[in-house]
Amino acid sequence: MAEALKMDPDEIEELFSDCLQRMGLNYYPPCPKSQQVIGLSPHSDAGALSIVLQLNETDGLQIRKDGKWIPVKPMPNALVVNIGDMLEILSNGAYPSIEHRVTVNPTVERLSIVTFHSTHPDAEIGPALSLIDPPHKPALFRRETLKKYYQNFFAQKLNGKTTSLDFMRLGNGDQSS
Ligand SMILES: O=C(O)CCC(=O)C(=O)O
Ligand SMILES: [Fe+2]
Repeated sequence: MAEALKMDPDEIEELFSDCLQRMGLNYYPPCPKSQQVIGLSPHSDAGALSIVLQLNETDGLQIRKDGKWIPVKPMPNALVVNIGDMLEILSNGAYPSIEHRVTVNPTVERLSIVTFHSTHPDAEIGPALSLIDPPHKPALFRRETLKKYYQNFFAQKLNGKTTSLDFMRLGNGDQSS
């Protein structure tokens, strides 16, 4: 991705050496009223990349594309790689994060394992400096410490693709990086 974006490789190396990795185990019990509940509310992940293993091959994960929810069919031994908000910010919008949700099944349980990959703990989050060249290529997001970025994320309810990005987005006329 860094190569495709023509990013300075040192910049990405510095951000992701000794990076933070968090692992989540999700259990979605069967629910007879599956149409009336949601397993996991719509959201985009806060980290850079998430790797998902749909463990017992039960349907449920869906991504939002052009306003429609598209199922991500579990495939044996296949991993799903999701782009998170941190990569959207880092790429200054070139790689948008993916909004997703999980539905529940009326009769079958569902299990998944996710690993979330972020920058190293002392990093500052913001558009890669090698991608910013105002006024032609202005920064779309501001800079913030990883700590404050996650404090904001975990203080909010999952509510579509807004949780981390709105906190970081620069308003019109405020293009400083
Ligand atoms: O259960 C899944 O397939 C995805 C879970 C997820 O999106 C998350 O934990 O952030
Ligand atoms: Fe997620």
